[in-house]
Amino acid sequence: MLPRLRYYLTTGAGMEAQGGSVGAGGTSGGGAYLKGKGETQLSMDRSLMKRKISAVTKQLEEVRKLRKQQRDRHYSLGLPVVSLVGYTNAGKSTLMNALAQTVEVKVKDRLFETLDPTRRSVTLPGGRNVMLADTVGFIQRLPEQLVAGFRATLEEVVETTMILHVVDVSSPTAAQQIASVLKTLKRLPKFSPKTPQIMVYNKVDKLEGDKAAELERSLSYPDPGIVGHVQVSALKGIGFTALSKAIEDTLVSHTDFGAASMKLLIPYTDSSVYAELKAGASQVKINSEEHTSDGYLLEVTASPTAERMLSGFEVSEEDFQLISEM
Ligand SMILES: Nc1nc2c(ncn2[C@@H]2O[C@H](COP(=O)(O)OP(=O)(O)OP(=O)(O)O)[C@@H](O)[C@H]2O)c(=O)[nH]1
Ligand SMILES: [Mg+2]
Repeated sequence: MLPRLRYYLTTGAGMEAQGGSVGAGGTSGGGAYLKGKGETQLSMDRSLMKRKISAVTKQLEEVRKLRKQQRDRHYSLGLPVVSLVGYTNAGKSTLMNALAQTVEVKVKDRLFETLDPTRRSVTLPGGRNVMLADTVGFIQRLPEQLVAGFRATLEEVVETTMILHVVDVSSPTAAQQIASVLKTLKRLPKFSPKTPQIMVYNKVDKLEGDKAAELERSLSYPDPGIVGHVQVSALKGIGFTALSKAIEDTLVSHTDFGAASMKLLIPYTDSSVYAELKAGASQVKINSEEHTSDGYLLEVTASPTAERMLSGFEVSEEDFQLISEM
């Protein structure tokens, strides 16, 4: 349904540029030269346009309702939602399909896929399940009448756990596209600028030599939400491991989503483990620490992988209290 909507949106943009105030009451309002055959044609165009706009608005409302229901269900499944946003043609849908193919898609989630192909549950290599959500590509100069409805489809971005901001780095206007997307995101009511955002520089297969590195430097944005960047090619499957890792790391270090809380006692004989955690192992966040006579007593938030690795140092709540009071 979304590509069709976009077709309407783009058509709308074109019509507006040619015709003026589409949907502003339908009066022809033109000069004398519009009288006669031309006027009939123009008012027909306008009435067609009005019908299209009302059809699109209705469809957007339906999408919004369906999404809301699905969001509620997804949240009850307890999955973090990772939204792919970006300018139109950036490669969001290609990336989402490619990611979903390389990882196992759980059978119980197939129902959602039938309902909405723009949502996929995937298991990342680190063992974490996330819900990927595709969104409609951003377009500049959207007709005013459609902006509200268009934003409605982005509503889920407001409630997203994190954002993958997909960029077509082979486009000569990549920088403007990024700026435009960041601006649109900021304008969404209730959107938190702190929502962690990974810049995904896509289509690197189209760049030659070290152009990618050069580009990356020129495209750095001082946006508070941006926590990292990864270069990928959705088409050729380049950079997926780094991307998955970036998603997992971000979920652990920038959100509270699904990360396990653990109490650890690391003996001084294993201080290299402690040193590693202190060095900022991105899959573990130290929430509190105490240097006791038995070792380092820590309360941490850990990713599923880190949780498995650290399980040998785990202590019960009771022991934690006891050691802490000694
Ligand atoms: N060379 C190359 N082409 C790509 C890559 N990723 C996507 N494309 C192409 O870019 C075009 C747009 O890809 P889509 O995935 O439809 O882009 P999108 O961001 O979903 O676009 P909208 O839905 O319009 O917002 C398609 O022709 C893709 O085949 C890539 O990594 N390399
Ligand atoms: Mg798409």
